[in-house]
Amino acid sequence: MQLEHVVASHGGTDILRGTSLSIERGEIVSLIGPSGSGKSTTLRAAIGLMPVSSGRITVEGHALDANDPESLRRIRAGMAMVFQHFGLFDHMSVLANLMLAPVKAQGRNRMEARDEALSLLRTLDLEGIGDRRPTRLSGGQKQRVAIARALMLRPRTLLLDEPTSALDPGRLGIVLDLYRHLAARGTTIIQVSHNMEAVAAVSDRIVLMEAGRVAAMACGPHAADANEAVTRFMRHDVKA
Ligand SMILES: Nc1ncnc2c1ncn2[C@@H]1O[C@H](COP(=O)(O)OP(=O)(O)OP(=O)(O)O)[C@@H](O)[C@H]1O
Repeated sequence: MQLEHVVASHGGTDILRGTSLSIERGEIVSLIGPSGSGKSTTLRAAIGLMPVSSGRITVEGHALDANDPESLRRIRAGMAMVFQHFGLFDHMSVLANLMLAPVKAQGRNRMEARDEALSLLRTLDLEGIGDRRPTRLSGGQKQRVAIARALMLRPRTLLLDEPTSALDPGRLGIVLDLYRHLAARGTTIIQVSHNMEAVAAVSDRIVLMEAGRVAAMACGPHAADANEAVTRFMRHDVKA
């Protein structure tokens, strides 16, 4: 995925002010930075939820045009996003949440989708909750259901907005292992995170955003060439 000089605005205020970023297939990239620096907006722009006023976003060679339904359909066919507040359908069971898009939108076989959903729930240590409504789950369970729902789409690109904020250390380990496993098989993962432990554990690249732009990048926090600005941010030394 490529973002080239992307500008995006809300009510006349530029939120993204020339964001440029190139992400390779199978890469795990973490967007970090102060609150309000434009991390979530970058994800939203990448999936066409935030129109871009100038610049260009390209996914798998196709230019994204948020005003063109065909462009959106093509690009979203290979993507899934986990939202900060999960966006689960509370009036449906967990299994129905997981099966909805694969069966209704992708036309997948119902029994196959059900088996895949049950297997994902097991992987994410959620066995036995398939019949429950999301309202009867803990925050960490909801978050893992939201991740499972995104994975049911078999995305080539996974966009994750604070995907580990509600997880205890054990479940965090399970989820991070899953990200590594997916990336090793070619899934591109872009996560926004304030959890520096999760960032440090999985990122191929860490991107520091400041005031709607990429301010610095580092290839893993332990890399010898880790960019000074990212290192400083991780020591809580960069302000908005
Ligand atoms: N729907 C909206 N309407 C108006 N302004 C918005 C809207 N969404 C975001 N913004 C503004 O855009 C800026 C960037 O928001 P964004 O959510 O991308 O930041 P962020 O870096 O993800 O922050 P956080 O770490 O707190 O989630 C903020 O100043 C925010 O107030």
